[in-house]
Parts: sequence; C-alpha cells; structure tokens
Amino acid sequence: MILIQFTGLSGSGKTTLAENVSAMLLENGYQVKIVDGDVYRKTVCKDLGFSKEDRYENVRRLFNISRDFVASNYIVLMSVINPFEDLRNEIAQSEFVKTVFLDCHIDALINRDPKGLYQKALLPDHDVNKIKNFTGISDVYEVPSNADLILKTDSEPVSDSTQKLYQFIIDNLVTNPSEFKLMNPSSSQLPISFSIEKLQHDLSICENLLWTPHFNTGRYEGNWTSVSLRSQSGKETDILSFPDREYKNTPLLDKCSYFKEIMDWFECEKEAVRLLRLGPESEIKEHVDNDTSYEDGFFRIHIPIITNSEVFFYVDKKRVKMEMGECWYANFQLPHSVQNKSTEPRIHLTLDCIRNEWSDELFSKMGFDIHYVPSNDEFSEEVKQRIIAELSRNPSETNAKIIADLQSK
Ligand SMILES: Nc1ncnc2c1ncn2[C@@H]1O[C@H](COP(=O)(O)OS(=O)(=O)O)[C@@H](OP(=O)(O)O)[C@H]1O
Ligand SMILES: Nc1ncnc2c1ncn2[C@@H]1O[C@H](COP(=O)(O)OP(=O)(O)O)[C@@H](O)[C@H]1O
Repeated sequence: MILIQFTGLSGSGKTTLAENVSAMLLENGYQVKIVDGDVYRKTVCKDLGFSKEDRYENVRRLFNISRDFVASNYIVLMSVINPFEDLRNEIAQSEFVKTVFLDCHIDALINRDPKGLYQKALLPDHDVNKIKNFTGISDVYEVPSNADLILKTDSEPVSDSTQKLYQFIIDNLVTNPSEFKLMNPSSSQLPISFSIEKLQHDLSICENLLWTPHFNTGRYEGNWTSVSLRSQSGKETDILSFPDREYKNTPLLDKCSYFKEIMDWFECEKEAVRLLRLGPESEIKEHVDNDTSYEDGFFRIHIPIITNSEVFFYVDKKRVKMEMGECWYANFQLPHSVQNKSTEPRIHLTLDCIRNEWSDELFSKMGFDIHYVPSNDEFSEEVKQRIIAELSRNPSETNAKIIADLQSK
C-alpha cells in the first residue's frame, strides 16, 4: 500500500487532485482514504491553529491517522500544506510514504484564489478580516528539495496532473501486501545535537588508553575497537553488551564531564556506554543484533565524534548519514553494516538505553508509533479500536466487512 503526503500551498490543488485520483482508484477496485487538513482541522485537530508548533502537531496527528489506514491496506492521500522540510523528511522515513509536491507559483494562487483566502491574507494589517500567518504570504513554506513527484499545477490542466498522480500511485504500490512490513523507521535522528568540540575534547582524554578489539572477530575486517564508559564489571576494557544485566560507570567516565552530561540528558536507565572506533579501511559486516529495537524496550544511540563522508553506515540496506555531533537511533535488529573507506578512523559514542515514559514522549515526537507491535497482520487493540471508530463514521458495505473482519481477530 502507499501513503501520499502532499505538500503545497493553499489552492495548489491538493483537494482537487486527491478527490479526482480517489475516484479513479475506487473505480478500479482500490480502497482509498483522503485525510484532508482542511477537514480534520474541524474535528481531530480543532484545538490547533497555525503557529509553527500547531502545524507540526497537526501534520503529526494526521500522519498517525493515515498510518493506521495504511495498516488496513488503504491507499491514503494525506492532503495538507505540510510546510516544513524536516517534518516531511521525518514522515518520509517510513517506506510506504511518497512525497508529492504541488508546485504552483504564488502569482497563480493569488489569481486563482478559490476560497478568497489570499485576498484576506493580503489585506492591510489593521483590517479585522486579515488572515495572519498565511502560508506563502506571511508565513513560511519550505520548498521541498527531494519530492518523489512534482506536479506543476499552475501550468498543466487538472486532467494531466490527475493522470500523472494516478500512474505514480499505481507504479509505486506495494503489490504484494504480505511482503509489506509496516514498521517504525529503521533509523531516525533525535531532535538534539551535541558540541563537536566538547565531544572531541573528552575523546582526547580516552585516546591513549588501551582500546579492546571487538570480541566477535568474524564480524569485521580491519580494526574495530572499543573502550567503556559504563560496563558490567565497571572496567574500561570490558566492552561486552548483554541485555538485562547490571551496569556500572567506569572510572574513565569521571574524567569525561561532557560524556557524563550527554548520558544525563537521556532520562532513562542506561546499560553499556562505549566509544566504538572503526579503523581506517575497515568494515563491520552485515549482521543483526537481537532485541535491540525500540519495540523491544531498548534503544541504542549513536553520536559520531569523528567521521567523514567515506563512512558508509547501512541499516536495512539504506545508507544512514550520521554527521559529527548528531544523535541517531537505529533499529539494529535489522541487518546493518559499516564500511570506513577513508584513511581516518571513525569514532562514535554509543549509549544503550532502556525505554521508558520519557523516551516514549521523545520517540513519538520523532514520528514513532509507540503502540506499534511488530507483527505483519495484527494491530494493537488500541489501533484496532481507532480504525473501527473511524470506519463506523463512514458506513458502507465495504467498511462493514472490514469492521467485522477486525472484530473477529
Ligand atoms: N494562516 C493560514 N495558513 C494556511 N492555511 C490556512 C490559514 N488559515 C486558514 N487556513 C486554511 O487551513 C488549511 C491548511 O491547513 P493544513 O492542515 O493543511 O495546514 S498545515 O499543514 O498544518 O500547515 C488551508 O486549506 P487548503 O486551502 O486546502 O490548503 C486553508 O484553507
Ligand atoms: N493542474 C491542476 N491541479 C490541481 N488543481 C488545479 C490545476 N489547475 C488548476 N487547478 C485549480 O486550482 C484549484 C485548486 O484548489 P484546491 O484543490 O481546493 O487546492 P488546495 O486543496 O490545495 O487548497 C481548483 O480550483 C482547481 O480547479
């Protein structure tokens, strides 16, 4: 299945194209849902306005609703202005999401003005009818740099845009739903970054110590070593990481105040905390680490201290570009590998953390469905009830069948 996240200014054609394409898809036997910002702002999102925070919250809520529909094998057309690049990218991390940019020049929109909103947005400041913070006029719209499809809705007829979008959806549908795993992102950047200078300062304290070679020599080629800031024995040379054991800070951590500060930023229990050094021209072969996904109650964080563009970190066959000072989660239960093709070492600080309420709040802000249970054909009870409630609002023979099917599971 597929989720189309539209992005485009008011009047660019989101509603028109969503409705046209939906009609064509329905005619051809597909199940379709339109999740339209304009509509949901009157119900689920009626507490939200147009501040930056509210727009983020609005789009995230609509994405959560859309994702539930995708889980029920709907083609979903999420029709929102969706003005922020980082939020669109966050959503696009899910494999089933495609971004469609409705590119329409502002002059054409002002001219077109189907709802009379531009006229109101352009009124003088003192006018009581003026719409403030209007996207494209008095509020930001970040032009997408990596949309999967761009439709020039100011220069092509509606029928052309409709046909192109319809074909794009058909071409990108996951044809065998049983092979399609709906899941949380395989990797995701946290909304925090750390000082590269301070990270490298603390690293310099550790650099002359004895770094222990990684125990599983079959897994890598070249040089892969580590030093512990927190380990089971409390020793710096103990670099093993096993779940559900007691961990203690090592004496090294007392000397590294910034690493300690970073650890404290994570308001959750920590297991192993280590510096991992992948030497020049070295490679960690593809492997999986069991029970290391957020859904298992665990999350491993990577913070690059020294890295460069010749480091290739892959998670689930996708390259994850982690820059120095950034903070990343990845699901290491999925196949992953690292190649350092450069002549410099790559050094990361890694923290093994235990999921709790604090991290659930953080991960839901990052677009994770914290109720997601990894299984191909089952939903959590809560998700199931939400889908049933939504389908019941829209009675039809098909919806009645889906509800009966869901209730029988
Ligand atoms: N200040 C301001 N800025 C932009 N849009 C405004 C504003 N005030 C009201 N409207 C109407 O709200 C619709 C946009 O809502 P969205 O949910 O798509 O916006 S956002 O993605 O959260 O930015 C948008 O609907 P569309 O015209 O369908 O885009 C407008 O009708
Ligand atoms: N190629 C096109 N694609 C979509 N809409 C177009 C196109 N060309 C002209 N239009 C017109 O632009 C307007 C778009 O309005 P609407 O679909 O409500 O936009 P939005 O939902 O983005 O606010 C409609 O009047 C539509 O007929």
